[in-house]
Amino acid sequence: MRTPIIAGNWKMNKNPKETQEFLDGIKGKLPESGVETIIGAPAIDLTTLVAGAEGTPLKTAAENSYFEESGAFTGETSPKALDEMGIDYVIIGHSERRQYFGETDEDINKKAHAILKNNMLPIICCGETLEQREAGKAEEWVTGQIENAVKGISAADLAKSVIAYEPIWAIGTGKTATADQAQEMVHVIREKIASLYDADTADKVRILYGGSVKPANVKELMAKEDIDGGLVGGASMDPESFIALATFNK
Ligand SMILES: O=C(CO)COP(=O)(O)O
Repeated sequence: MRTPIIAGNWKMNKNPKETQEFLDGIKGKLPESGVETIIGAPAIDLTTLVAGAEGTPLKTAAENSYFEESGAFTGETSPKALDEMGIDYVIIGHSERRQYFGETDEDINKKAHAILKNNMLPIICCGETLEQREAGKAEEWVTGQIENAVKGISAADLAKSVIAYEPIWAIGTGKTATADQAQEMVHVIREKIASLYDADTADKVRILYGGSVKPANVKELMAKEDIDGGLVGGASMDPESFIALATFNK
């Protein structure tokens, strides 16, 4: 049984004070079991986030980390330091990082290894553009991204990791992939994992859908067999909305 995940990705939004306000707003309202809740926040908010999540069911995620643990890499964030401060997950390969910061499949693979080595779990993002989808190339593209991202990762590590399918055309556009479209690609990703690893690993890895997930559509998406949760941008920033997402099964 795969435990569902509702993960927020705040992107470059909220400062430490606003992070604390959010934490105050969700206090005591997240499910204790049955659904895993995660907030991914900007690096500058992580100290506040970790302190507020302590003793609650909320898990924490960084939105990026470098693949080296220390050294002359001005402006980067060390995965070792993230682990030491108590971070649980790191989002990697988000389409915004690929598009605006030139993150390559090779970087993402190196980051995945560094994150696992430092006792955290990667949330590996993948997704196609509208152009690729319309050209019938979406599956080939997305499975290629996944194959590159997981190179050299053991089955045991991958089984604990998280994959997020986020079609670029559905991010922040209000245009959700239909639940059927999302299920179809998430299923293709699971089959790819089965072919790269084995059926057991494919059965264990949790695969999320992201792209305009909100309280109004979360139930329908979560009802799909292969979809294990949501990676949520806009609708994760308001406490009420995040609680509504986290309690989709109530
Ligand atoms: O990019 C996303 C999450 O990582 C999705 O963002 P929205 O939920 O705002 O569409």
